[in-house]
Amino acid sequence: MTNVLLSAKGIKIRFGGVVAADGIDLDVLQGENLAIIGPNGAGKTTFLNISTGYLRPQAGSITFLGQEITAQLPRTITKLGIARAFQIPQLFLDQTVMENMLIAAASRLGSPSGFRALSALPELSEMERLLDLVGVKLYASRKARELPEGQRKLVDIALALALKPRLLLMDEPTSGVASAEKLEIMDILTSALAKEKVTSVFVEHDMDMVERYAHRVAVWNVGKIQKVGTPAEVLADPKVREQVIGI
Ligand SMILES: Nc1ncnc2c1ncn2[C@@H]1O[C@H](COP(=O)(O)OP(=O)(O)OP(=O)(O)O)[C@@H](O)[C@H]1O
Repeated sequence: MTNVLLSAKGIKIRFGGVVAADGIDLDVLQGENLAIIGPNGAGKTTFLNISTGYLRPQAGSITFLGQEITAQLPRTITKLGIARAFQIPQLFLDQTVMENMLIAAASRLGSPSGFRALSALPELSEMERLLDLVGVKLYASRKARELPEGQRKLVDIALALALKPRLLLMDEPTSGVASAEKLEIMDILTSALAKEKVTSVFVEHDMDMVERYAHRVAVWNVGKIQKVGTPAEVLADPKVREQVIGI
């Protein structure tokens, strides 16, 4: 299939007696926002860790744009086009927002003289464009620690976009954010992804977010994928409702 961006086949990993992946098969399609849902400990984050090279599976393989990435180092996988945003934004809190962006750009470009050398280059205007895209350009010269949580999440997304990914993997993009702000962040996030033509996979516990923002949903349960489908299909499934959502 030509529209498959990332393809996982037969992924297995166990930690002692805990089976965190037990034969995971999943295709992520170009341009989609795929939500991963499932109970605590089902293996959702483990899948993201394997896809980014932070964990090596004991069996199975992952290809990205047809290329084997299973045994690659995290930085190699980032260079190939997979970025990650975390539940807790990974910002340098004592650097300004723009400095954080330039550090990300420097890591993408492998700049030997560090991020300060980039501040005079066209890279600066590109980083401004990305901050503008997620609505946080006005904070560019503020230290990251001065920003409220919701704005830090948006900066974290801009940082991930600074790596110029084809695929962005996210662990609960709106966790820790007040409900009223969640929709705003997800609106900004999904429109930025669409504009930049970035595919996404996001772990989510809030079914309202899944229903509104996912094109497809994969349901994890005890290291296996229980079901894949549209949000409507998945959320209407009695087994998923009982075993995964708990209603
Ligand atoms: N590096 C590790 N070493 C040992 N056990 C691990 C490791 N990573 C994950 N596990 C275990 O594997 C299981 C799956 O963990 P994982 O974090 O992938 O679940 P999850 O579905 O993301 O859960 P949550 O929704 O709570 O974040 C858990 O029992 C966890 O304790």
